[in-house]
Amino acid sequence: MRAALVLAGGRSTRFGDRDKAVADLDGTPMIRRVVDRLAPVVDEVVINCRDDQVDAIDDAFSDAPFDPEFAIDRDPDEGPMAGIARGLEAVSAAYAVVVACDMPFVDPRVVQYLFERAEGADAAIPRPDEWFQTTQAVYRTEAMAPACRRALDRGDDRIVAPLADLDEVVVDADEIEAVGSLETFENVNTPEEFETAKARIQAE
Ligand SMILES: Nc1nc2c(ncn2[C@@H]2O[C@H](COP(=O)(O)OP(=O)(O)OP(=O)(O)O)[C@@H](O)[C@H]2O)c(=O)[nH]1
Ligand SMILES: [Mg+2]
Repeated sequence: MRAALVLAGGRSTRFGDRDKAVADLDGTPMIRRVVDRLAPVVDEVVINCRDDQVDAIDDAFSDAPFDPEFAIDRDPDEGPMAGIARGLEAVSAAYAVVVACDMPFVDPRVVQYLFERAEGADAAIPRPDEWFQTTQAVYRTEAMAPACRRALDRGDDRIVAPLADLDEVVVDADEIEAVGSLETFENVNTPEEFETAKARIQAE
């Protein structure tokens, strides 16, 4: 069993006064596009967000063939890694791909490959350049959730903090490009980046 955990509990401060998760990307709310791209390679979808976001996000799935499950932050604004912990605690599958809601070009072929690479390990984490792509990575649910909790308990909310407790596989750019596109990691933070993404989708 495989799950997708989509992270949406941020405040979109660089985006402006709207929640980027549900911003209209050429007719489709961004989070819906992300989930639609992941759906073919997973059995379960969990969305992590704040309580005040649920109605708008649920609306984005009103005509979807399934109902996503919500894992609502108990305390908001504790950072993305706290959101991963909360979300993974709601996941039933043994492995979950964690994807930020602002990655509209997430490539299902890459995600499928990450699931394969994670088998037998605690995680498969892409590192296409000097940075770990922790918000587009596959984790073993029962390893990552407690690793996040331990890091939070010791006051370390850095998104890479749980990795210290994991036996992870690191996936480089060549491996990603062999199965899909590095565009999978593009993320939308500003209105300008959103317009660029929209133009690219219109040209698809
Ligand atoms: N649960 C939870 N998720 C978060 C939090 N902060 C960010 N995220 C999520 O983590 C992912 C990456 O974060 P950013 O790209 O910085 O998004 P953001 O925090 O909404 O945007 P900025 O305010 O512009 O930084 C996004 O999917 C966010 O929804 C948080 O405090 N709690
Ligand atoms: Mg981002």
